[in-house]
Amino acid sequence: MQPLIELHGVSKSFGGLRAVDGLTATIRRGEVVGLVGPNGSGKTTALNLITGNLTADSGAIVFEGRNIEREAAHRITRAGIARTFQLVRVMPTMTLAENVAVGAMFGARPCGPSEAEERALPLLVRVGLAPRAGERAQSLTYIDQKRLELARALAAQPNLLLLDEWLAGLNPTELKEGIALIASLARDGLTIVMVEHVMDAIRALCTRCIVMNAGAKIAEGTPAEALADPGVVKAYLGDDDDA
Ligand SMILES: Nc1ncnc2c1ncn2[C@@H]1O[C@H](COP(=O)(O)OP(=O)(O)OP(=O)(O)O)[C@@H](O)[C@H]1O
Repeated sequence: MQPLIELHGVSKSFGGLRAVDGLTATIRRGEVVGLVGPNGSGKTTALNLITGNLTADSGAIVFEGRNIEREAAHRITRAGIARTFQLVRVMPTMTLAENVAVGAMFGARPCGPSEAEERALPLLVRVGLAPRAGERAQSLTYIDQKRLELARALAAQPNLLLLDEWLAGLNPTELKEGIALIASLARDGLTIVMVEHVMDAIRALCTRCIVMNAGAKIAEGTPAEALADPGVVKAYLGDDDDA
């Protein structure tokens, strides 16, 4: 499989804190990769560097053969990378259909508002929100706002979808539905990187897993391999000497 995106020695500091520390990783087309690690290990910062929400201090990010580490976020979206946020960011006073249409208007195949709303409807069906297409986003529960955000990301017609704890906070039934939805996107051939603490979801969905700790990659492999790595177990649990 060809690389879709490559990170080469990417670093980002906040004051004295090295949030991402020389991260090197390759994501190939069609993979579903889990980006995992303890709280504060740099996962969201890594996503923010890929999407241009933050700019790396050093290192290179190559998407479909093109360097994007200095590109503005809107250009990266247009290049084919879409995301959801850990803390959802829907437009509360706009309808669900309008929220999703915005994704289509500013995505990889931009279009006008009426075509964008047409493109929005099948995506609302896909995430189970079609009956509420005309309601304002502010009327949704938090979980449904997450679904809406996913539909908006898909409306951008990305080649790479980044999910930041999209499954967090779901009840067992919702989790099952959420996993099935991500699996169906993967079956369609979408390349997905998911930051996730729900390890059952990582095991169910991911072909590969990258584990971060203190800003650096500490393990990589199938979920079974990576999560059993002694360094990973230690990063999550601490070792006896820390007690
Ligand atoms: N804008 C910022 N300004 C200052 N420090 C930040 C900023 N964003 C993140 N950090 C710090 O960088 C480190 C990495 O944060 P990040 O959110 O990337 O971790 P994470 O692995 O996604 O954590 P979690 O699993 O809890 O979401 C943390 O110590 C965090 O406090």
